[in-house]
Amino acid sequence: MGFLKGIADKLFKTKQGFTEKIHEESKKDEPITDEYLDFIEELLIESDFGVKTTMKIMDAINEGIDSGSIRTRQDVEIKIREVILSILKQVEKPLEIKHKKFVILVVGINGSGKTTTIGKLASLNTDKGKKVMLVAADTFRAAAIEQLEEWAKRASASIVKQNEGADPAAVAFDGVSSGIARNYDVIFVDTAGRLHTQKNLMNEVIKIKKAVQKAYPEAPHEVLLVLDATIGQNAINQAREFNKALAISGIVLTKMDGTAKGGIIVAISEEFKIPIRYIGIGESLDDLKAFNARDFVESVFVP
Ligand SMILES: Nc1nc2c(ncn2[C@@H]2O[C@H](COP(=O)(O)OP(=O)(O)OP(=O)(O)O)[C@@H](O)[C@H]2O)c(=O)[nH]1
Repeated sequence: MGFLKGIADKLFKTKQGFTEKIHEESKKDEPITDEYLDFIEELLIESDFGVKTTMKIMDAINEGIDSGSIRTRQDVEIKIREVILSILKQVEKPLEIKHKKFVILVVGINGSGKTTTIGKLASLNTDKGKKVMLVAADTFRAAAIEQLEEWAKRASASIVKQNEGADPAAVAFDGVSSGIARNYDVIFVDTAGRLHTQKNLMNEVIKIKKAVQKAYPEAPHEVLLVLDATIGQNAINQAREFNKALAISGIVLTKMDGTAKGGIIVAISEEFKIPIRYIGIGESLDDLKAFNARDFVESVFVP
């Protein structure tokens, strides 16, 4: 219960902006009118569910009305919750670090939360007694390397780095080779933020992935895309382009605490069916939670 409340408190913006509004309208003892259905549809769009997922939810409501299984507004609210849970259940596949020498390549646009997420994950793993290495393949900015060093210190992890401006693919190759040779349990490769529309930078990250594969042919075991939940539908375009370039195996949706439009998680899940591994709900170490569909739904919906 405490765990759930912890998440719910952080997701209060989505609760206020979306589910509480539905609840207020749905608890009224009034019939299901076209205006009421329009209100629901608009709220779904406003909450970043996207057109496709909004239509899926509205279709399920309309089918329920036609078949007689939905008679009241409360039934509508229950149906919305059911459809959202079934979509999110499909992407609830926690990241399992099943063996040693597990290599995780972390990608995403600038400021999405890659380095913070690596820091939090490094800590989670060193806490379990695992030997963790961080590879600073974000060589664009000296500050990025320093930031990763800070996290390495905090998490008691090792770091492999070179100077600012070094070839990121070479850093990735050296770092992963060294981590494998020294038998590390988990190796995280941090990459510079890049827009999915920047062709040369997307080619560069493809090169980084190839360098990781060259260093250890079965790696990367996970290509983690870090997405900022506050940027709305643009996250869908980012996921599409990064997935095309790198075959993303897992997503971390950060800053879920900072948005009233939590529907984006449902839109991404429905569109790509890529596992959501974690959600970020704040800046501190324990603000990264393994994604659980039921916990999420129970946290944002009014009981
Ligand atoms: N509120 C909130 N802030 C977050 C979360 N995750 C990351 N941040 C903040 O987002 C900002 C950017 O995070 P970084 O980890 O530096 O992002 P990055 O993707 O490594 O950035 P670049 O190196 O510029 O590509 C920092 O201020 C983080 O503290 C989250 O879940 N919630």
